[in-house]
Amino acid sequence: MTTYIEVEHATKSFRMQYHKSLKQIALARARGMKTHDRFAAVDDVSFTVEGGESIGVMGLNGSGKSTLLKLISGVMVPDSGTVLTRGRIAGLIATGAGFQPQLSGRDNLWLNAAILGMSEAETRRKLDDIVEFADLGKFLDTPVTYYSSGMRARLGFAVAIHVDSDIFIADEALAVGDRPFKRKCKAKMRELRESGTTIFFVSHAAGAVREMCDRVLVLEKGRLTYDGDVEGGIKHLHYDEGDDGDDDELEGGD
Ligand SMILES: Nc1ncnc2c1ncn2[C@@H]1O[C@H](COP(=O)(O)OP(=O)(O)OP(=O)(O)O)[C@@H](O)[C@H]1O
Repeated sequence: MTTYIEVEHATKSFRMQYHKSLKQIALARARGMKTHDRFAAVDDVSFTVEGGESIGVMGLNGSGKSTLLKLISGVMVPDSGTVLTRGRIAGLIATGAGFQPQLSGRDNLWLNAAILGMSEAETRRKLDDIVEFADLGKFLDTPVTYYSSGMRARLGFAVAIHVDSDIFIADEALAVGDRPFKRKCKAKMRELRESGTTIFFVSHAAGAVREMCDRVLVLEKGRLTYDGDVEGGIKHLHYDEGDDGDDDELEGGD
């Protein structure tokens, strides 16, 4: 087995500003109050991932999942510790990240493909498949600024999933897609998994994680509190208790 991701004691902190205006800051300082704080969104996290593993990243809102994926994809660098990856990484972290709102969907498709490392020839070869997958109809030639969040996710995901990557990252983007689109994404991600691509999948949906993943990482307030099999991870989060039936991410009737 080859190690594809090695995260060692990675920490990423952000500054939390309590006041907006200079006046408020000056007043707070005069009163001896704190004007800002730092907190670790990812706190001393370590794990390794072998090629072909499919990892579900779970945790409550704000627990650091997206930040961790940004460290893995290289969008952010850790303040301390190391994050090493092997091969090409593709995926969608924030819906429509990297889109130029004034450009059409088609132009953004080319731009996004280039950002993800696809050559012009590769993009040309895959263009029809990407367009078909996004299924935006005439909106493909409309500026992205008029797109709904679901439409942005469709375009971004369509490009990302067609990159020949070693590591594929899927964050919340899938949560905004409609049911037929999620079904299509699920099938495509299954194909990637079968072809040996390492997958990182952020989800709050226990059912989807059960279906797509063979290992779960749980983050709590930035710390990795669980790393193991899927059932154990879901139990750790108590996500199965008091289920309100809203667990259909990527699932449904196919
Ligand atoms: N660029 C940033 N600047 C300041 N704080 C940030 C930044 N990015 C994230 N945070 C903060 O870091 C914490 C972790 O955020 P993150 O988006 O990683 O959580 P998450 O687990 O993905 O949450 P969710 O499930 O809601 O998507 C949050 O408190 C968030 O407000």
